[in-house]
Amino acid sequence: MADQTVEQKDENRLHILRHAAFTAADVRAMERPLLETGVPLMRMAATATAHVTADLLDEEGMALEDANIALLAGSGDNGGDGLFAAAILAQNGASVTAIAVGRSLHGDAFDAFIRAGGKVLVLDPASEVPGCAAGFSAGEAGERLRAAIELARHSHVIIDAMTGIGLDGALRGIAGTMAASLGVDGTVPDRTALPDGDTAGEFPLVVAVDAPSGIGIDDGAITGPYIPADVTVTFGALKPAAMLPPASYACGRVTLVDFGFDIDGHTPFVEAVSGDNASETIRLPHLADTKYARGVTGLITGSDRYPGAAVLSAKAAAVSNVGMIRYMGPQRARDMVLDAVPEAVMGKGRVQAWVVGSGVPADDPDSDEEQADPQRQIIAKLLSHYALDDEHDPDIAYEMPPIVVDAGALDLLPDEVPSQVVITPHAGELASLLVGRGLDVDSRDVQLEPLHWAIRAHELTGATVLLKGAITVIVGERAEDDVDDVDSGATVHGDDDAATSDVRVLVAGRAPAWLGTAGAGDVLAGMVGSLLAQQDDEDISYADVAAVGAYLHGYAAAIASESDQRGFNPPTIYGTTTAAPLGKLGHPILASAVADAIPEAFRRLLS
Ligand SMILES: NC(=O)C1=CN([C@@H]2O[C@H](COP(=O)(O)OP(=O)(O)OC[C@H]3O[C@@H](n4cnc5c(N)ncnc54)[C@H](OP(=O)(O)O)[C@@H]3O)[C@@H](O)[C@H]2O)[C@@H](O)CC1
Ligand SMILES: [K+]
Repeated sequence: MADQTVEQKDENRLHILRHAAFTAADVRAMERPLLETGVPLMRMAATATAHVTADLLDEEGMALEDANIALLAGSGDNGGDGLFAAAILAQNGASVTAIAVGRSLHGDAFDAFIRAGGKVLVLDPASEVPGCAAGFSAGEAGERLRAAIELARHSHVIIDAMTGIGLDGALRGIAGTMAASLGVDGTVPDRTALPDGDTAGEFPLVVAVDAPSGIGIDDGAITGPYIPADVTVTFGALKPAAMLPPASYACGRVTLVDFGFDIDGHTPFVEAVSGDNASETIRLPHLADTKYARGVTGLITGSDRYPGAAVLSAKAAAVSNVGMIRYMGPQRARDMVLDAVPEAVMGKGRVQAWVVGSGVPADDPDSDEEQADPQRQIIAKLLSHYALDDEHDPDIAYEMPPIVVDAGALDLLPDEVPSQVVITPHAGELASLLVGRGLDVDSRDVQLEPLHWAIRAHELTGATVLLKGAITVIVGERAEDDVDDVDSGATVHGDDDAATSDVRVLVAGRAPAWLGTAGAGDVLAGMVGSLLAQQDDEDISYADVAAVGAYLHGYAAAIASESDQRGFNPPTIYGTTTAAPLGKLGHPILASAVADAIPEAFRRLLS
C-alpha cells in the first residue's frame, strides 16, 4: 500500500464507497471523530441535498422559483438535514412547507428554515414546535393530516426527511400514515426497470434524505409503509438498504456525499460485485494447461420432462472457461446436449465441480420412491456424500468438490452440508426449503426480507446461499483470513440474527430485468459450476465465487439484450462529475441468447 500514489488511493476509496455498504452502527462510529473535531456534517448533508433537489427540478425543466416543495420532517437529525436543505431551497426562491410529523423539530435547522421564509404545518396535537399552536382537537388533527397529504401530493417535490439511520422498526404514527398515503405499505416497489436508475419523472418528484423513511436500513427489508424515491441523497457511506433488495429498489438514483470517513477501519456488511472483482475471480489459462488443469464441470441436469434445461446448463458451463464438461442424464437430453455441445463428454468421471437439479422435476408427493425421476435418484446419492451427520464421515463431505444445487435438487439437500455446497433458489424455492425445515415462511416473506431468510437458510444448512432476483443476494462463510478482521456485526431483523458478523453478504445487480425469463436459472447454474471448477485456491470464499457467477450471468444478459438497465447502479459520488451516459433500454431475450453471450462477457471483463 505504501507505494500507492495519491490518485490510486483516491480511486480505491471511491471504488469501496460505491461498492460497499456499512451498518448504521458503523456509520455512526465513523461519523463520531469528525463530529468531535467540529466538522459540520449536517450542513454538508443539507447543502448536497439542496443541490441534488435543484438539479432534479432543472432536469424536469422547472425553475426553483416556480417550485412548491413539501418537506416531511421528523424530529431527529434526519429532519434536521431536511430543514437545513429546505432553508437553502427557500433562500433560492422555492416555496417550501415543512410538515412536522413528530413532536419536535431540530432547533437550529428549524430557526434557519424560518429565517429563510419557510412555512410550517404541525400535525401532532402534542407537538412542541416553537411558535406553532398545539393542543388542537382530534378533529383538527385529522383535517391537518388530510391537508398535509393534499399539499404533498400536489407539490413538485417531496423531500422525505422523516427518519434516517435512527429508524426503529416499521414507520408508526403520523409518519407511518403519511408514508402509506403518499407511498405504499408493505409491498415491494413496483417500478418499470429503466436504464441508469431513471424513474418516470412525474410530479411530485421524491427526494429521500439519507434513505427513504421506513425501509430497513441494515437489512433492506420492507415491513411497513414508505415512499419510493426518485433520488436518495445518502451520507458518509452507503447503508445496506441502498444495496439490498427490495429496499434498494425504493431508493431510485443514489448520490453519496463523501464525508471523508475512515472506511479502512471498518468491514463492510454488504459488498456489491464489480467488474474488477469479477475479473480477479476468472482463472486465466496457463501455458502448460491441459483441459483437466483448466477444470472439469460435471452436470446432472435436465430430465425427460425438461430436456432443454440440460442444454442450457451444459452450454453455459462449457463456455464459462473450463477445459471440459461431463454430462449425465436421460437419452433424449444426452442427444440434445451433444447436438448443442459436441465437445461434451457423456457419463461419469472426475470433476472439479458439480451442477445438479436444473430442469429436474421437484419432489412429487404423489409418486413413490420407485417412480421418482431417475435424475433425482442419482442426485440424491451424490448429495448424500456432502451430509454432515452422525451416519457419514465428515472428512468425505469436506473433501467433495464444490456443487451447485439448483431447482429440483433443492429438496434433496441433506440437513447440514459444508459451504462448498452452493444452493441457487429463487424466493419460492427458498421458502419451500425453509418450510421443509420447520419454518413458517412463504414466498412473499422471502421477497420482502430476502437477506433475513437467506441468512436463516445459510445458518440452518451450512450451504452458501445464492438467492436469485433482480438483485441477487449471496450469503456464505467469510474466507479464513477475512474472519479476524471483522469488528462489527449488524443486527438483522431480530435477536436471532444478532451475530451475523461471521457471514459474508454480497449482492450481484448487473443483470437487466430482461433476464427474468425461462431457462435463465439453468444458465446461471452452469456458469457458477464452471467458475467453481476453475478455482485453484483452496481457501476461496464460495460466496464470492458464486456472486461473481451471478454478476457474469447478468453481464452476459446485458450484452444479449443490449441493455444498460441493471438491478443495482453504484451511486454517484456527490461533487464528482460523471458524464450521464445515454442508457439503452434494450430488448427481450431468450436464455439461450444469454448463454451465447457468455464468451463476450468474459472478453469484456478481461480486457
Ligand atoms: N451519520 C452521519 O454521518 C450523519 C447523519 N446525519 C443525519 O442524521 C440521521 C440520523 O439522525 P438521528 O440519529 O437523530 O435519527 P433519525 O434518523 O432522525 O431518526 C430518529 C427519528 O425517527 C423517529 N422514528 C424512529 N423510528 C420510528 C418509527 N418506527 N416510526 C416513526 N418514527 C420513528 C424518531 O421518533 P421518536 O422515536 O423520537 O418518536 C425520531 O424522530 C441520519 O440518517 C442522517 O440523515 C447527518 O445530519 C450528518 C451526518
Ligand atoms: K429519510
